[in-house]
Amino acid sequence: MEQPAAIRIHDLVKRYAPAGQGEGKLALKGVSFDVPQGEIFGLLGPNGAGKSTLINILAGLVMKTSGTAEIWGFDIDKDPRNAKRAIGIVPQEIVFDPFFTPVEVLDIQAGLYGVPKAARRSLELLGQVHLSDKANAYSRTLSGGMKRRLLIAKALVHQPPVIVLDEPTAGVDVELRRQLWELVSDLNAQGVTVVLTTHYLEEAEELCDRIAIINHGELIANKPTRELVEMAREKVVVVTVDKPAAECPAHPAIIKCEKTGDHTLEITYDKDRSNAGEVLSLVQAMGFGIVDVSTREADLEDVFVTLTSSAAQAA
Ligand SMILES: Nc1ncnc2c1ncn2[C@@H]1O[C@H](COP(=O)(O)OP(=O)(O)OP(=O)(O)O)[C@@H](O)[C@H]1O
Repeated sequence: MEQPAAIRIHDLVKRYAPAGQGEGKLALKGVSFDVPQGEIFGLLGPNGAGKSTLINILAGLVMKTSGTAEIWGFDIDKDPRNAKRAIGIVPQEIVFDPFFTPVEVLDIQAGLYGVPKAARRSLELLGQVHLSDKANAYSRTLSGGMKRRLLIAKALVHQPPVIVLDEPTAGVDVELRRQLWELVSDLNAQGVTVVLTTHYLEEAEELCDRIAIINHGELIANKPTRELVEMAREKVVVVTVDKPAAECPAHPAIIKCEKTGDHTLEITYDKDRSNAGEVLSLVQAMGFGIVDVSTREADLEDVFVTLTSSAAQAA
């Protein structure tokens, strides 16, 4: 039998329509996608694209206008209890009472989910997020990074098969970001399906098996990360030549050529139609000697910019 998706969203529409203020804001315009079980799935999009709206619908915090959503096979309308039990949400903002200790925060959350005392794993969870030694400290004394890890533990108290992290590393320093990435990878290795939203393309490229991009409430890409990165057909070669570079070589595969210094040309070419060797031969054929060369592959950022700007042009 085919495995159900961890999350299945079909034709999801959300219109925020404040009373008496006309048509309101169409934040999701019929979004459909599946999050396969066992993956780390990245949801990317510029500010205001609709990511939080989508997550809040899954969390039961925002009412959708139309469409369907299932979590671990449970429809959020027909079976909201089971749908809710199948998902753990790690919000962007840090929300817990500063006067409770981490172990109390987790015990209370377990109580809210009806986890019987004997089945509570608060200390084990604190170990998982490397907070064992802070189990009995006041939450307000934790560092920002520790608080974020506690939020992740809190989302796991009912052992959901799916966890959603909304901008888990927004505003945190590089080292802490790495720690959080490791934690997310460990959870995934233990079988938890992870959905995360992020502004950091590097984060998505590093962590995610698959990436969906939403822009102005519409899904504009949903592909394995590798395929998405491969969509970047452009490659750049930066050539330093032995005399002032006055002109650029001409070739159908050359997309762009810029003089970036007296002796430097930055040549962008289509890697499906040419290669660095051919580009360099063209430069030599113009009478230049080559002093230095470096190349750069397009990355997810280039793809993201291309996709979101072409979607903006089409709109
Ligand atoms: N409660 C609300 N009432 C009216 N409009 C809203 C409400 N919440 C969000 N919106 C609008 O819906 C659109 C999508 O917002 P949303 O917060 O889902 O985007 P986002 O992709 O999560 O952005 P960000 O990365 O900034 O959090 C935006 O234009 C936003 O202004």
